Amino acid sequence: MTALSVNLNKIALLRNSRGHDEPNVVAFAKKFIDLGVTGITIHPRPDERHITRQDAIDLGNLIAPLKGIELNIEGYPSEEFLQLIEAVKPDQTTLVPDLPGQLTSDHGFDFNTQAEFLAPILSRLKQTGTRISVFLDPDLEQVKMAAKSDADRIELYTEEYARTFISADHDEVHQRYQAAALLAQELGLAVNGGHDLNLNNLKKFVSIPGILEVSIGHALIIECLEQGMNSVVEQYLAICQHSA
Ligand SMILES: CC(=O)[C@@H](O)[C@H](O)COP(=O)(O)O
Ligand SMILES: NCC(=O)COP(=O)(O)O
Repeated sequence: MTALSVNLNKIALLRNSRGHDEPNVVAFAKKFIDLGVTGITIHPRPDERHITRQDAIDLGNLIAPLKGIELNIEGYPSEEFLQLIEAVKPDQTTLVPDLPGQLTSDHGFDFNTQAEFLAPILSRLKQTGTRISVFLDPDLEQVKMAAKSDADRIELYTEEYARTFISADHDEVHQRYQAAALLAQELGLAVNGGHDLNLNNLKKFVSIPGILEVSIGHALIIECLEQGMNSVVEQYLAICQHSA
């Protein structure tokens, strides 16, 4: 079974568009958890355009005492981000190579050039007890190098998977994701996935054996607006329950 981690960035974005606290990010985390979701993801960016440092602290306080619910914090490992992780101690930290100001995540780490940069960061994060996941393209060489690092998991960057979903060359793309996921598991890395996943493309993605978690935000929030939150969460959980 694949765990669903709902990304709340877009709830915070809506909240930030007015000067007050509505919609409230913690209240939405609770609503999703009440509907059966077992993970909450946030991606605090340096400009706090959506999730703020305070949101991360508040969600940490909400989730830490809850059994079976995980907080996943994603971000570029700047000194500020590392200190936030040390303060909140989320269940999982997903490192992404995003530069400040980047519109959204658009690639995974390149271990050819960033392994040395990441090594001391991963050993520092290990001290907090957080599980470490690294954002990766579905590239076998990258998977091999990630397996030599202190990372516990990889998160496959699924933008290409989602973008090509209805195109003729999707089978080749799917094969690449599957090969990367299987190799990672063979080499001792657990596998997550995320970016642009939605109700249409998720089922096929989680047919790849062993995907432990998907983090989904942008499309899921749109689908909630279109179809209602209860129905959308129910559909996601049904798909995740029947994963390979
Ligand atoms: C790492 C990843 O794929 C997601 O965190 C995604 O980038 C969402 O971030 P934004 O909501 O800021 O686009
Ligand atoms: N890690 C991916 C994530 O948290 C959500 O990405 P998206 O669904 O907003 O594209």
